[in-house]
Amino acid sequence: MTSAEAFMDRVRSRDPNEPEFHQAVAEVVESLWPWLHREGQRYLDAQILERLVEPERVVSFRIAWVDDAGKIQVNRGYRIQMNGAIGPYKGGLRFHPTVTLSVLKFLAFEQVFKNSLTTLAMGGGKGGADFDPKRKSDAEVMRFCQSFMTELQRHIGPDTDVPAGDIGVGGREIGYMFGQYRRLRHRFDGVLTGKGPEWGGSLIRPEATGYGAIYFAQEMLATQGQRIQDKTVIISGSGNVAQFAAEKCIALGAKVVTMSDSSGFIHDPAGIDSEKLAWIMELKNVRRERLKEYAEHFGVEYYPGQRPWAIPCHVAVPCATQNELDSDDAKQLLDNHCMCVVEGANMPLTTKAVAQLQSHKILFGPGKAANAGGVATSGLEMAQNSQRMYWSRERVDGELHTIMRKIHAACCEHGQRPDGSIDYVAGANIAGFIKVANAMLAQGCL
Ligand SMILES: NC(=O)C1=CN([C@@H]2O[C@H](COP(=O)(O)OP(=O)(O)OC[C@H]3O[C@@H](n4cnc5c(N)ncnc54)[C@H](O)[C@@H]3O)[C@@H](O)[C@H]2O)C=CC1
Ligand SMILES: O=C(O)CCC(=O)C(=O)O
Repeated sequence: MTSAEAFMDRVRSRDPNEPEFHQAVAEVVESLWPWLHREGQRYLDAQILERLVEPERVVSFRIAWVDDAGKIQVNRGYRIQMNGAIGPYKGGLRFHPTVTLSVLKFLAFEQVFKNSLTTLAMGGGKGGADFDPKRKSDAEVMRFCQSFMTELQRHIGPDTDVPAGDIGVGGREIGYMFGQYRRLRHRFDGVLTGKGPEWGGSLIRPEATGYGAIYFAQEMLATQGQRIQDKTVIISGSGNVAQFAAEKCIALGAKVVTMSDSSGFIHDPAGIDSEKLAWIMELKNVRRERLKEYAEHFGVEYYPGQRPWAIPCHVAVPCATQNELDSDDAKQLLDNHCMCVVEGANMPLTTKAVAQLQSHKILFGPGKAANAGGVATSGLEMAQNSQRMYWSRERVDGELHTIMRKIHAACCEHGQRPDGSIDYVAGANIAGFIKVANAMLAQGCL
């Protein structure tokens, strides 16, 4: 292929209706292309990029289930087994009405690089369904999960493909799916991660993505002699990643002033402290209600239909969903002298927003590096399952912290600009690529 543009034209023309996938691939190709032509002729000769953008396998299936009114509902489920060169496919399941093949392919593609960065032996995969868990009863969620797993179980296994949670899939859903797998296969396997601690789950897995993102932010800030302590932090989302990113910020002495859900955001200038965060966790994880209630309960401002990026901050941590921060938002962050943006979510910044932050050389941690702590700790859960052992909180948190430091170091090694600053996007893409590409070279033409 003669140019990155020609490569992308081919990707777009093969699957024209997959904008999110194109976006994720373009970001990687843009930073890899010059490096490949400088130092990677062997990868070009072996068509590694061409193979990386083609999933090894895509499974799509019907999920029929009965709602509380006795009516049959039909959803569409998927599992993308993107690349298994360095280990069993690994990546979350997303249950959300916006799930499409394009969204899951983008997530699976990102996952290949992210899992490689963790230093652990995990290939990349992703799956999910266009099911909306909002306003569904527990019994409906259970019947849906059982139907989903009835098909998925034939494609996964502890040494084949190990799914976990993502948007709309937390401990409750993992439990229902694990139960159905066990019933159908008559085996107690480490086939899912994010399990409960009483039945094979790892301590710290629920916390790991959010904690890991803040550990990564600490490393980035340290390169400029800064600490997160006393910094004002704005966070979007109020789900798994957002909650534990907030918890770690608070523990480290930062002030978290915003959180959001798909209806709007709250701004608490005094800071969301541990008690207020516990209230949010109960609201979101137990009562499953809207964040607006926080504003009413604590007497702070609620901004319906808006995102928090105009609130002045030192550090911004988008933790909700893809493309939730656009170029206007990026400009606003820059105008407000934000010094660090760290992606808790997958691809939360649009392409233009990334380009804007990169051109100003502020600290920008891309999701495939910054939010890799979740899947890394899933890898630690797999290790514990294989050993039939449970590790302590301190041990798992220590391993997570070490992994995040190593990912940061890998980004610095491969992403240093001539002026000494770090391009974390290029660093993460190149470091993630090398391990997978070498494994593909070693394994021949597959
Ligand atoms: N759970 C995990 O371990 C990991 C999750 N991620 C990514 O982090 C992000 C959040 O995932 P989780 O916290 O696990 O999910 P979750 O389901 O626990 O929370 C999702 C949050 O995003 C908000 N949200 C969802 N769609 C939205 C939309 N269209 N507009 C505004 N807000 C929206 C929800 O209101 C909720 O607060 C996703 O991008 C996910 O792919 C990345 C790495 C690991
Ligand atoms: O822990 C896992 O396997 C899933 C994590 C995930 O989906 C992600 O990193 O985006």
